[in-house]
Amino acid sequence: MTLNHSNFELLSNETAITLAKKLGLVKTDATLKCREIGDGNLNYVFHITDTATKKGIIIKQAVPYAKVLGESWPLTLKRAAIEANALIHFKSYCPEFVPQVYYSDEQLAITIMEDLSHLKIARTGLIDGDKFPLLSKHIGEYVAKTAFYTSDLHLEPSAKKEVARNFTNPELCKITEVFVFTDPFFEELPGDYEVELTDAAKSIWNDQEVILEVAKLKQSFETEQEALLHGDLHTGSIFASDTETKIIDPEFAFYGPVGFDLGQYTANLLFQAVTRNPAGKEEIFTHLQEFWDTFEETYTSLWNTQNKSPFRQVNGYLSYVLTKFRKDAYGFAGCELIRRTIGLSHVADLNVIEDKETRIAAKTTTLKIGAFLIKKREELDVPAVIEALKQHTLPTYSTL
Ligand SMILES: Nc1ncnc2c1ncn2[C@@H]1O[C@H](COP(=O)(O)OP(=O)(O)O)[C@@H](O)[C@H]1O
Ligand SMILES: CSC[C@H]1O[C@H](OP(=O)(O)O)[C@H](O)[C@@H]1O
Repeated sequence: MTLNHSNFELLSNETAITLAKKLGLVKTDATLKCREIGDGNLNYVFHITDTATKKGIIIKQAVPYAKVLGESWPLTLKRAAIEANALIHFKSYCPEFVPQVYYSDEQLAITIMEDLSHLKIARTGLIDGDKFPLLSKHIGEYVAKTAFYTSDLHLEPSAKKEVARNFTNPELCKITEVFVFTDPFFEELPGDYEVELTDAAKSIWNDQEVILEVAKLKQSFETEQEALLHGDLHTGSIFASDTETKIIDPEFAFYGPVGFDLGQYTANLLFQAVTRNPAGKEEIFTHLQEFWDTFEETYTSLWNTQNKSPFRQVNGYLSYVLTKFRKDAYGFAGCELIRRTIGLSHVADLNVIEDKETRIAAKTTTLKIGAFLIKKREELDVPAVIEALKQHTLPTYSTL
């Protein structure tokens, strides 16, 4: 369906409050404050709070272009409906890990949802040294459940295809195809890196083995329809505390290879593993192990109890599936490490390092680890990745 942009109007703090009142989501006689708090690349986020009760709601609004790139990169407003539908879908499988959607409007491109301001964005928390003891177990459980319940193992194949049709998301997938899988791997295509990283970047561009493996990974992203993915599962898309975890921002949701969600989260933990001092690294290694253990345990348990495939008990089938997820995941993680280092969309984990020499050393490491994961993905597990990280990391650390 094509959306009619003539009905679209970007909210202001004032019109956001008016809308919330009109929808009965806040008391009409309350004293309300509204602030635009969006710090992501694509959308606006309005935070409305009742000054007496301190209770809040969030209104997220898409604009007909990518906010960070401006009107030169038109982008479908349909992403707001995809996000709202994905939140509702994922919440049905993992209620504890997904915010409540109160209202959505496809023409206005808005999603009104639960205010999670009592939590902290996981990326910010990890940079600050927060421990988030349950975070990676929760994410492992979330990925296992969403991957299993939306796959052909649980849904009737025709029902799955219908869901997949509703989550066809070509424009957002294109962003990933360009920003994650293409531009960072060719010298002549757009990129963003410090001049001191040129040699390290060239060693990626000139490594034909890396380029061939990235071509295969991109093909897998473009063609496989294993499960409904979040599609952008980095630590900036996760709210956390010591006890709670909520996954937000699934506007990139589509049917794709499960390893993509696994790999995005893995890579974003690895940014921390690279930049931290030895004690801090150990905390991240624990996160990595807990993430993968919980994912595999939860997926295995779902397989054993709820798998509708007639092949479910065939010896070696589960192990084949888990091994495929793992190989894909490390390859995708490698692409994410490289694109966040020399591509157009960076991560604070690396960019907050003030000392230039330390920052360049950290970025050189993420490029090397990225290439390593892409090339060696068939042979890896968490201990092997930790070992590689210890060998490749240059001995300079951020202040943590
Ligand atoms: N439900 C929420 N509760 C509180 N803050 C939120 C919520 N959703 C988004 N935010 C804030 O808005 C920021 C941007 O949201 P996000 O969904 O990541 O936007 P984008 O799609 O532009 O990346 C988040 O980093 C967070 O600070
Ligand atoms: C021009 S979009 C680049 C980048 O931004 C998205 O992240 P987010 O919406 O969470 O800020 C996504 O990772 C895209 O690849």
